[in-house]
Amino acid sequence: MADLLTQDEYKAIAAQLTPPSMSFINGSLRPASDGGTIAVTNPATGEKITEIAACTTEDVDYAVASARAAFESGSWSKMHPSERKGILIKLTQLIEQHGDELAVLESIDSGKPIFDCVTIDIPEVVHTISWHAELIDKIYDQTAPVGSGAMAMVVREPVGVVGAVLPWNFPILMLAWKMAPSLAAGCSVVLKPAAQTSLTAIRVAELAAEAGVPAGVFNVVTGSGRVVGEAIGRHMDVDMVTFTGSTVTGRRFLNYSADSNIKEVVLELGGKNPCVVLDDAEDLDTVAEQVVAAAFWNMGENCSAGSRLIVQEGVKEALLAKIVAHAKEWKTGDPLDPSNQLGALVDKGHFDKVTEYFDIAKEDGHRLIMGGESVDGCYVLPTIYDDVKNSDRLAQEEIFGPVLSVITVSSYEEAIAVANDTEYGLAASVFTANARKSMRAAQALRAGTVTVNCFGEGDITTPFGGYKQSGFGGRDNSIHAHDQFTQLKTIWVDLGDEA
Ligand SMILES: NC(=O)C1=CN([C@@H]2O[C@H](COP(=O)(O)OP(=O)(O)OC[C@H]3O[C@@H](n4cnc5c(N)ncnc54)[C@H](O)[C@@H]3O)[C@@H](O)[C@H]2O)C=CC1
Ligand code: BAL
Repeated sequence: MADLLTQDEYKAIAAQLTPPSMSFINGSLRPASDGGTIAVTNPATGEKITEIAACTTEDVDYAVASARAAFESGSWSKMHPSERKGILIKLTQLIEQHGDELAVLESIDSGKPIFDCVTIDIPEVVHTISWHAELIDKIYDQTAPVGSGAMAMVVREPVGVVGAVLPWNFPILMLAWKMAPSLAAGCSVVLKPAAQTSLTAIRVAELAAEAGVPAGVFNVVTGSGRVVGEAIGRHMDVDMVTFTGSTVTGRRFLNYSADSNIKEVVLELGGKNPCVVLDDAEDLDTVAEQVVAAAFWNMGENCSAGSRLIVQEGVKEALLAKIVAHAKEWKTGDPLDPSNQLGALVDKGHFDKVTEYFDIAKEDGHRLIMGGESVDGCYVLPTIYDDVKNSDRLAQEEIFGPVLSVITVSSYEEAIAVANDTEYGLAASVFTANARKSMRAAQALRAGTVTVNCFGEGDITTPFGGYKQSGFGGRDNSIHAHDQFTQLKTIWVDLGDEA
């Protein structure tokens, strides 16, 4: 695990930072074409950190033209694989060297706890980029079985110019999930971070240039979704969009594509993920620990958060007591204090949305077991409601905050039916000591990732993405992520008659 500094040391780093403010296009920092800016605020303190460029459609046009020119020039797309790999490995070294700076920047920008930024996000970014970099010179193309009169090669080519549109909940990690495989595949990228959390993306773009990524290959265009996101989605010269965020906005990208150049669209969207705990679950302490992590990690601002506990009645009371005990250990407070597990929500607007569910819960008659409180500075305490029916709003809507709904069931069959009764299908967990039942559940749960006797998202080697309205078109992570930034070409060679 990375070494942690003290709260005072992190505060000192924050005080010394010069937060980035401009977009990074064609190898240089640039203001918006019309000089527009968006204020960036630390959600924990309410203090303004900086202003970022509110880029325009002209800026997107310039970024896409730069990405296209770089792609066609072959400066990256045709670079020798070992050289491309070397540059991405150099980037990981620079990210590690600047690890504390990036972690602090991420924490003050997003409200995420520094503990997570230092021990999870930055190491995962390094691991993701190095894993995809290592893949570059280990993938082979194929030949098809077409007989001796011809040779048919099936080769993968980079898809071209990729638009990547990011959410605010894991800003630098989602950047790595999109940037690493697309650059490894040889594409050029125009990336739009969320307006709330753009700072680490700009710094990574600077570090990528320092590592040797040629100008125009990796561009960061900051600004609003309505302007920059939509311009990327509708652009006639963007070959593919990869998006993580809400289902509402994901749907827009499908429309943008249909209305423009039928660009490929890969969507990683919302979730209302079930943690199913059956009567025969073993080691309730560990189960409780996992349920708490599923619900409250990253303040519940997580597409795969286990926000519905579907528990069989025989184990419910014992489990709830342990869940409450574990949840009380999760301290909420200053994100720069490394002893806190929960920081601030990303901004006041989102804080208002999450805390509205406290009123909804009251109106719907749910029983508050713990939390239900907020604190100035966009803090929301870990909250658990019992007596929730799966048809209730708390169980159906993505709250994206630290709010766990408890739904009681009487049988395995009911548990699976309730778990699947959602428009989403991103992740699911099942806890049982019965191996056959666990595998039957894993087959029956309609979700892109099912974890057994644990909560998690897999790792870089396993694909991540959703069934139903949680996803479309592909997967993040693993070799499948690499493949989705390529397209297949058949090259058929007639070999003539045998000489
Ligand atoms: N699946 C996930 O990981 C995420 C889910 N969400 C969910 O979405 C809810 C709303 O959060 P938002 O920040 O509004 O998410 P969003 O999906 O609107 O934002 C994600 C990205 O899309 C961009 N965007 C927004 N509107 C756009 C448009 N019309 N055209 C093109 N791009 C656009 C944003 O600027 C941002 O970069 C959250 O409360 C949460 O429930 C939010 C972020 C991540
Ligand atoms: N948890 C990684 C993906 C996401 O929350 O958007």
